[in-house]
Amino acid sequence: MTKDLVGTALIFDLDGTLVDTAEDLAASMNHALGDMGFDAVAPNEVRHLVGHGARRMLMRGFEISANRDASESELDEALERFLKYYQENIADHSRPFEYVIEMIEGFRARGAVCAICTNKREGMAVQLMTTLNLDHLFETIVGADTTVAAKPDPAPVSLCLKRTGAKKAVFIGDSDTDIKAAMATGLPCAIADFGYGPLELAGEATAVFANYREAASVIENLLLA
Ligand SMILES: O=C(O)COP(=O)(O)O
Ligand SMILES: [Mg+2]
Repeated sequence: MTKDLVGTALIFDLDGTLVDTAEDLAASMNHALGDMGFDAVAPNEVRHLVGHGARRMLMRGFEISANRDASESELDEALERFLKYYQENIADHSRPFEYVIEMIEGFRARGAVCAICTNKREGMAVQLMTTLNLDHLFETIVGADTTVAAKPDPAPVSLCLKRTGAKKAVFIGDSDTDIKAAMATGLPCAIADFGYGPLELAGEATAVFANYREAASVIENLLLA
């Protein structure tokens, strides 16, 4: 295999892009809500609450369940209960999306490096990838608490670039937050339309793909351009 992609990087968002985590996130959120005496939120609704970190997801879940805003102390309690349960059940159902690992292995064989840039806390992201036995594929994992600000701020994306040492990179994500973060860093972005969204800015993305077989050629073209 020719190492024609040395000096390039693929920077992945995590939830909804690399791994389908919605079911475990929903179960953990509903566990916290249930413990506090509130109704569960339908897992399909929880998908769309992911992408801005656990606290924001719980805040929105609370609004749906209780039909009112959560107080700061209720949110603190929900977050504590959520994190405890999630840490113990982080990969009960979470699995990488179809063909993404094969795609990553193919790019790595050609000399590209991969990184994760997520709005999960760094510790949670590392735990998830380690539990799935996928951590060895990534040069670095940057979370919402790794740099001064979370996506859509460019800081975490810039840190991924710095740590990979790449001259050329593509950001791969599933939401407007990812599109904004990639644009703010000056990177092209390829967006998974099967992720958690929202995708109101899809028109600003460099490319939108429907599965990772399609994504592979889109990303290859962007890295070789
Ligand atoms: O909201 C989260 O917890 C993380 O979401 P992300 O991996 O899509 O950035
Ligand atoms: Mg995402």
